[in-house]
Amino acid sequence: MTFDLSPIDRAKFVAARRSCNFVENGMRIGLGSGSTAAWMVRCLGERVRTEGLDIIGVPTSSRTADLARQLGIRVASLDEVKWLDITIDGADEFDENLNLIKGGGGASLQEKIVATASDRMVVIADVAKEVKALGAFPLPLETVPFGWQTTKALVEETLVNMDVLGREATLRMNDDVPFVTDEGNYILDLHLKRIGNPRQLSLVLNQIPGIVENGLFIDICDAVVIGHGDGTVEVRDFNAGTVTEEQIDILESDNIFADGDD
Ligand SMILES: O=C(CO)[C@H](O)[C@H](O)COP(=O)(O)O
Repeated sequence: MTFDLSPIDRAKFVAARRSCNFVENGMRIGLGSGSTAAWMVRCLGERVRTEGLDIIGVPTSSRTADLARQLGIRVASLDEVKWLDITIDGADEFDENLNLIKGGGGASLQEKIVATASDRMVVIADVAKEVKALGAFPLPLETVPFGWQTTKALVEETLVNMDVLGREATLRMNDDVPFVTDEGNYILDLHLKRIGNPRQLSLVLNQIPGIVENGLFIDICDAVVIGHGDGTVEVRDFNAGTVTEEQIDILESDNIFADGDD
């Protein structure tokens, strides 16, 4: 079987593979969710298996927890570990200040808690996720099911006074029933088109009763690994103040990943 990736999957894979260079023996690592993060978990699992890399992973979703366990990565809860060296996760959008929209996979609440409890957050993303202004991707709001329609109306009313281009909130569905998060909540997706002031919006949304958390990550991420379809990556490290470009080779031995899907 060959490891034949589409350009977008290759971009995700090389970003994920490169991000594993941030991981050292003995680290406690927040394991993100989504397809790019799943590649990262697979690459870490491979290092655990072949190098004996000694790490503890704190997963940000039940799906990531299942994958990490299957791959032999030692898994713990955030309460067991309390603080993490690093979190590596995907994103739906990122801007030049490394502010993010996350939650396309419905896991942004756990992702935000875990990333905030980490010395560093590294985002891994294909180049299409970079935007001038956040907001084309619908902003997820984790919402308590009780009274959600009233909460939705309040959110839409609040958006009238915000610097955004769209104001519609839609309940995320899973076939014919509401999508339910790992925390038992619903998700309202906000179709804002463009967010003028992400920091202010985040603060205002979190004031509305019934909103548990929103998918804006402000001042949380400090490095991004951007993957391209030709196998190159750009690493922007805000802490180190560096930007580097590298070619990541896909090896024959990477065939072990050929069955991966997420
Ligand atoms: O925030 C997330 C899940 O809640 C994901 O990280 C985000 O949706 C990106 O996913 P993918 O890597 O599959 O494009």
